[in-house]
Amino acid sequence: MPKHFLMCRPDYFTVAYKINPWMHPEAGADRDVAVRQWEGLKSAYEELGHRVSLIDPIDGLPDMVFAANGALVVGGRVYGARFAYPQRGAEGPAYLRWFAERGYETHEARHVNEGEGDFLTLDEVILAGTGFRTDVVAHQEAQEYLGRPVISLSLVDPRFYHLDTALFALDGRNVAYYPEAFSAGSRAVLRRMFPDAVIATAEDAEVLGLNAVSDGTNVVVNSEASNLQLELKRRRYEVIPVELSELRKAGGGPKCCTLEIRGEN
Ligand SMILES: CN(C)C(=N)NCCC[C@H](N)C(=O)O
Repeated sequence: MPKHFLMCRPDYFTVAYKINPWMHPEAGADRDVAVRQWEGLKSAYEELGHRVSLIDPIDGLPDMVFAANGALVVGGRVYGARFAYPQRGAEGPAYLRWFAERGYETHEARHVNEGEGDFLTLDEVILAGTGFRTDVVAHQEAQEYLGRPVISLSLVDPRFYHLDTALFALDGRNVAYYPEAFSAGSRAVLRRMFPDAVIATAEDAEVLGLNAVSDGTNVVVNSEASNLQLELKRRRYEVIPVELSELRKAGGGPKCCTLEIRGEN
């Protein structure tokens, strides 16, 4: 099934502030390289037959390229993001406006949440991260608005500040994850829910290998995550490695650049 993704070209990308441990403003980042790498990701989706829509980037919002944080869209309903840090605050309304202008039903969130960065949608449930960005109360708010059960998971390592830095959906029923990013209780929940999960190594997690996008057959993954790629191939997934090293300087990977639009309006 082709998917529909929303992406934002990194025309204003830079590392201008530090709101996660990956960001080193003094080291800078090369915008041209970032754009080239991002184009490679977009092409990979299009070659797989997925549809990509674009939102215009806004000058002064260097992290807007990380579209996954802009909202959570399930069944054509859009639960808007409310960012934890003021540096990204204007992104939430910009993404919500994009959807409203296209006729989607939208909900302005009352609680801090960073969209698909912390909400991952499976067939029957939505997995939701908390600990660094998204307020656990937002899990309840999203559940009420979207009418899907939301399972809260606690993140404990600041390098893995969003759920999608530590876990991705292989399909609607199974996931890959890095256990050490989660509290003991959340690890037990994950073990119980996903006995057949792919367990990632520290090496894979440290190159944001878990920040991957799967359509159930093909997995678009950071090229440096070599153990993970081997395991995915062993399980008969088609692996599509992409190079996004420049965007990683802001703490993002393929999934961060990709907001899935589930269900059309
Ligand atoms: C995994 N996803 C969506 C992300 N992790 N997003 C990247 C956000 C990076 C940004 N500098 C920030 O710290 O918010």
